[in-house]
Amino acid sequence: MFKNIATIIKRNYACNHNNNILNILKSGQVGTEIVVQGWVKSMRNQKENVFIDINDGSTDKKLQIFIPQKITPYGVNTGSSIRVMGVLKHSPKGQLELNAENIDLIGECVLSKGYPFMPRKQYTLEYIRQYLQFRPRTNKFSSMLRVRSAANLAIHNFFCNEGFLNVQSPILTSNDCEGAGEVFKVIPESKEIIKSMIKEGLSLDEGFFNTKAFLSVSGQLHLEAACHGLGSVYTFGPTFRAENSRSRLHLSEFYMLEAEKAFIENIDGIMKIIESLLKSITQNILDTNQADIEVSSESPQSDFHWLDKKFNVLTYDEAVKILENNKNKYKEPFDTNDGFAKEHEIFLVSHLGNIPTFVINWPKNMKPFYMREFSDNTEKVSALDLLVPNVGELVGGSLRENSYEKLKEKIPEGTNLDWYLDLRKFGGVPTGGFGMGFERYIQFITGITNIKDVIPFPRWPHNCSL
Ligand SMILES: NC(=O)C[C@H](N)C(=O)O
Repeated sequence: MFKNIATIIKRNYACNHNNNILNILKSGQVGTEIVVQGWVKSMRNQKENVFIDINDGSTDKKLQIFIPQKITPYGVNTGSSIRVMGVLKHSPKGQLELNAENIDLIGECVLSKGYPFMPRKQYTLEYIRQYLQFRPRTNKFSSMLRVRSAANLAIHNFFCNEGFLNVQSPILTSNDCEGAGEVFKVIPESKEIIKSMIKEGLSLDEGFFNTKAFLSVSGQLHLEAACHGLGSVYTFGPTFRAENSRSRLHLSEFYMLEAEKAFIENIDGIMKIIESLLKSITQNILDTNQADIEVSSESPQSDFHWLDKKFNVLTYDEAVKILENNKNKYKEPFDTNDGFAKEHEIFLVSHLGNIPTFVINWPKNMKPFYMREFSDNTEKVSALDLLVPNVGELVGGSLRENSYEKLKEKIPEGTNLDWYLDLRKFGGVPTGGFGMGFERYIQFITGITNIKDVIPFPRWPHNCSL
């Protein structure tokens, strides 16, 4: 009988960290001696033997372990962590099974001490959200995390294949890119530093960096600087918005994928990149993680019929007409001065066959200062929103204002963006780009309703303790 890992290694078990359950099930090498480590998902005790389902996070699948009752250590139960040594066999039903020779209990999991998940019980995402520290070990949430990880990889692969360079935009910044006043301000916390700043007569707000500093709401402006030199660039990282919203689609900290391309004269070029990005990454995730999409999904079956359809394109004016002609089909009254409410966005996409829909040519007063005006209609900008089922707006983008004079006029006062204007003064080129909310994308493909359930540790008003 082997008592610990050292003995096992001596016995030449295939103790290899790549030997996770995903690889074991894929290779299916019956007769091989292996070591598996993970968490007990369920247990069935028979008179002589015990069946244990173990999962190690590498896949949604579980490996069944078969072990005689008399060598199962006391304390192994649902939720506990174990190390198992044994030989891979086919069960009488033909499924791969590990015939265990030894189990080590690594960490016990005593329900009566307050573990919030009982064996064999299904929990709602809302219940699970109360225990963020334990969420990654639940079936639904771990599947979502694998989808998220696959999406992350697919995004980098897509941009690499398209010749885009990955550039890290700063998190600390002095600009409020969107001009919406939704920034979080950053000031030092250390009493020592504050004392020395006061001594030097510096203000707490601006003294540390000689300017106010905020957590970035968007990497776009810095990405534009990188674009004027590297051509095609993207950034993918956390962004922060101090919106007082607890909606199912807003977070205070979220991941955003942003891309910028130089020498681009036409919004069609941007739409083309977005459409092929969405189709390519979604197909990639389906190829590798379809089962995880199904496990994490809240809707009975996520619908991917849009993958082989051309995305719709409407002008803002056409979208308004559709809304005005269909007033009885949605509840929230539509007013052109307020823009589209979430319900209007979702109605528009469903009205158009639930195919992702670009809305282009927006009124200037509804969009930020950096968007390019049409030369023959200065009341409209060459902007786009991409609306998708379940989520509404998923992507926002535009051609960027490349006229130095126009941009200078439009930059809000007191923003200290001379460096951004300089991009148009010295070797400026026409550029365009877009940003996609990563969590909203995960909601779109999994059908998960609440954005707090598609990020490992969600932050929203009054919630940042874990
Ligand atoms: N990069 C982008 O176009 C995204 C845009 N700055 C936004 O945050 O909505």
